[in-house]
Amino acid sequence: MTKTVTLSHPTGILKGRVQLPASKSEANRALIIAALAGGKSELQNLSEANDTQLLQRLLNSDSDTIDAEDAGTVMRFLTAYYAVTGQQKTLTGTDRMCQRPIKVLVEALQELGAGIAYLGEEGYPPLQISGFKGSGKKHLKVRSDISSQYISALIMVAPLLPDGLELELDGKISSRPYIEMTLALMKHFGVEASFEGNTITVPHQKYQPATFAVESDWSAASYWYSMVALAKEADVTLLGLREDSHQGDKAIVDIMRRLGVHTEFKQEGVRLTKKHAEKRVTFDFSNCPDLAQTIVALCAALGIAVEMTGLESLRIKETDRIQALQIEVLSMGASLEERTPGIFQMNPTLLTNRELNFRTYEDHRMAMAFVPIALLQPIQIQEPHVVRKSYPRFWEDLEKMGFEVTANE
Ligand SMILES: O=C(O)C1=C[C@@H](OP(=O)(O)O)[C@@H](O)[C@H](O)C1
Ligand SMILES: C=C(OP(=O)(O)O)C(=O)O
Repeated sequence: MTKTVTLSHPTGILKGRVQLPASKSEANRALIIAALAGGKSELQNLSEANDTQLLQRLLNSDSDTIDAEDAGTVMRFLTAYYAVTGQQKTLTGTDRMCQRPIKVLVEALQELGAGIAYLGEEGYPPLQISGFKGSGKKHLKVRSDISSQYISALIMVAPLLPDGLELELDGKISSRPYIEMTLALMKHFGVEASFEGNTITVPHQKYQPATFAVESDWSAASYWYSMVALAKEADVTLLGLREDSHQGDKAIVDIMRRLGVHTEFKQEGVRLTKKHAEKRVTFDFSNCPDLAQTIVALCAALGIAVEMTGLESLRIKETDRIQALQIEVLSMGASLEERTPGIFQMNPTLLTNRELNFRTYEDHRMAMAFVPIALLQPIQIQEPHVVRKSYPRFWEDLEKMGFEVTANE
């Protein structure tokens, strides 16, 4: 397999239309809910992302051992799905997945009556799931400051519980838009729930099969926004994005308004053009953690100082993203420091034709976030296959937009 790609863009001018991949977050909720609904739902524009293809395969698998690979939503959503539907499964994943915590979800499901045991270290996959004997409990309090995926997993299966579920969220609610996306999809499949204060209430109900069309992925869009910000000239249309999106990463529109990209919503998607960028910016990524890497890499390249909060969850994703970013921006001569707990400062540098060869840490977003820098100078990206998790056609789309992508063996 190719170990690195060399990337450059001969003109620095970006013009054209990009067909983005579909959102893996929406697709994976739709797949779980359609499975719980039974009957025949029609899911349109399912993502070609590995995370989605994998979940689709696993939901049709009768194997006793299920490998969620490196897909957080697959691991968390299937844990709740198998537990509450009373299936006996061994659920595992990559080495990294077995370092990503799952205790909050497992303890909540155990309280509801699920049989779940840890096969390795307590609090982490792999898990042995072995049946469900309802505990009659309907009120649960769960921590909401680690991962919203635990909350999404619980509320998606909640309509099946005999008395439904009242879920009290304890602490800061991180990645909140993903919880709201889950509620919106549940509603689309006929289930009513409420989210008032810090409590989500889901009565016992039946999902109804439905037709659902997955929107293009706003997280994937962020890399194109970053390219527009760095291009000499740009007029790029990203197809299939909507102004009334369920995806919290639509926040990229407001973030990039400050970093030099104007967005115009059109029938077919968004049209991006260049505008003036600010010189110092502050962002809170609590609601959109997957955008942080895009912004750090862009600001490092643009020479914009950025102060950031809401990065806590980055340490437990595909890699420790804070550490990975610190190493990679340092290779550009920039620095990323936690000045006081929770507050990060990125001090940029002006690129002076250093040789840039970015490591990707088995993390699709580490690859895609640094690619836009190729508009300024040739760069190398290691382990380019990592993009398959969310955006398998990324390299082809770059070529269509005038990048030279050369694979090095
Ligand atoms: O529910 C989802 O689809 C996701 C929730 C977020 O995770 P956390 O809730 O762990 O921050 C996000 O980072 C991830 O890419 C997808
Ligand atoms: C964190 C991510 O995914 P997951 O948690 O679903 O593995 C991501 O896609 O950036």
